[in-house]
Amino acid sequence: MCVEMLKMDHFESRNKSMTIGTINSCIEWAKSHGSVIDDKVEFRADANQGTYAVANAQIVEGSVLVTIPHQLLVTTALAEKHFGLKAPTESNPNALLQLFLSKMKFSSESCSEIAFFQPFMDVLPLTKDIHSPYFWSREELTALKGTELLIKIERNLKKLVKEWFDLITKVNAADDDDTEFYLQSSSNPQFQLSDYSGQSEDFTWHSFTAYLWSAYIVSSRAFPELILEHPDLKDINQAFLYPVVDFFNHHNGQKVQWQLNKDTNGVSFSSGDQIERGEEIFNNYGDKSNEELLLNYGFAMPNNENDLSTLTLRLPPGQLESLVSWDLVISDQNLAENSVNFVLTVDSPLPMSLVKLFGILSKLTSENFVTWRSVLEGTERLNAIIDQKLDFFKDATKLRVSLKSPIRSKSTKAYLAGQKRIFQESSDFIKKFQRKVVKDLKPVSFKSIFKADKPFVNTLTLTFGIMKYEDLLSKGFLQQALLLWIVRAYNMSSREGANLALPQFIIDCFEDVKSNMVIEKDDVQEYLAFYKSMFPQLSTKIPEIYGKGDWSIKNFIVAGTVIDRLVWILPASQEAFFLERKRYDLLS
Ligand SMILES: C[S@@+](CC[C@H](N)C(=O)[O-])C[C@H]1O[C@@H](n2cnc3c(N)ncnc32)[C@H](O)[C@@H]1O
Repeated sequence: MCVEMLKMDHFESRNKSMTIGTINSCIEWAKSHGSVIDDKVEFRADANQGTYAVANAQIVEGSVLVTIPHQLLVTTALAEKHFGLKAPTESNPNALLQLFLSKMKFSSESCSEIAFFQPFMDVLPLTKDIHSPYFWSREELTALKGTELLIKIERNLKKLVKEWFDLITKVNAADDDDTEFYLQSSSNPQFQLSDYSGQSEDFTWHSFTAYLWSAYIVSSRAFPELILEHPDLKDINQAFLYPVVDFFNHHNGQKVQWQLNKDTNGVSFSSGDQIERGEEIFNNYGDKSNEELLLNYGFAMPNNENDLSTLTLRLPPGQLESLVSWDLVISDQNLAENSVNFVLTVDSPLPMSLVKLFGILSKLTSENFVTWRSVLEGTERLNAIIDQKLDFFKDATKLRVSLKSPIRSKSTKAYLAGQKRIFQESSDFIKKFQRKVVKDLKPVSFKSIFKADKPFVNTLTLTFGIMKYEDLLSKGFLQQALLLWIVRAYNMSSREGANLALPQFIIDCFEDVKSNMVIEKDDVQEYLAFYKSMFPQLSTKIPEIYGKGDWSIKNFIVAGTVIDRLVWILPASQEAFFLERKRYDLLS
């Protein structure tokens, strides 16, 4: 616990923006307490980029650039000592560290252990300079309307409010304003946290705004405590603040090393790549998607190779359990109450588990297992959802909302463009998948059947002016032609000596449906208009085909079910295929 409380003008600190002056003071503070910074590292600051570092001479790979002694690190152990409390283990392991940071930055009172870190506190960005959407106004947030990101922001903020209030209650810091804020935010569904956060710098250290700020500081600047090799580390997500090393910006793929030197108890930052004079020296925050970067770091990158999107599907209650019984493998972290998440990336824009899920959802009651037909039909339903997302992001990238700063606009555009790109990849991939299945399975093509069955085509030419397969499409006659041909095929198969090469599975399916189907009045009603438009005229006009065998309406109703069970139409070419009932056998 802090013993001697010092009266300090901490309001000065809270309003201090990062400038080259505060940065130099922080570096001086670090050096005067034993930090070692390579002379080739030059720290700079500007309004757009904040702090960053540039090499003023060539840096060879493996060079140690900065070493900071352990006593300058802001750790959970310090927070525990200050508050005389153990950090929570069951919830966010950084909650106490965050509250400590809020106090260090925003309290008007101080003590020696807090005052010690003041030069470091002075370089941390103020809420007005933070670009994470947690700090956007209600109007700015409309730029993210309809995205998973906005849902996440709302969900995370609610969680954070609870975490904050539990903690300030525990340390006896909550005042009436805090209680009022908590009650309002938890009871009023219209309550918008963005109305309260990020608008002014006038708040107490124990306010929610201060806590939101410190949560952001930890998410955007902290390092994993794993580096410090504590034998009793309770949670791998526990983090610490690392002055000076947190001045480096992020670059995807940059090789870096963070290491504890057990002899000196210093923690060093090394570059794993050679850096030329004048080049920026980067850190690597890990393989982060734009959603993660925007939310936790306040920026996003165009064409981020680590980008991803989440497709959340809400399912009727109970359906999730039945999916598992179809051997659908979905990891627990992607399952929520009555919904399931699928991660789409540029490299894997169409997870096979998603394809299978839609295959399960498209199964007919007569199908006892997931078939290739149900999977292909499922891809169309999936494609409709993906294309809807794609259209949404195509429109959203026009960004009609004006954001407070160019950094926010640029990052939002990068995020939205990234989402659009992933859904475009996903949509393209579905089509590729459909074509590949057709190529590999080689299903029976109705187009080929049609071309080969000249007498049948002639009857359609005579009566409907149809000469070729494409005419079926342009005249909207494909379904009728399929029905007529299936009944013809069945009639031919039951006639001795007919020489039409017929795929046996179609006939088997017809016979199966015919012998098991109970025809209802509604079925007759459905086919009556179509049937009357052709019969009995066809039988009298072309008796050699439509006068032989059974051309009753019942057979057309049966043929309709055969189409449901066997036919799938490739959307790109409108080519109809008969698929033999076979188990879909690609992994999950
Ligand atoms: C650990 S700090 C790095 C130093 C930072 N520039 C500063 O002013 O304190 C992380 C923050 O730097 C900024 N940043 C880091 N890498 C970036 C990048 N590649 N592009 C844009 N901003 C970046 C973001 O604001 C991020 O939250």
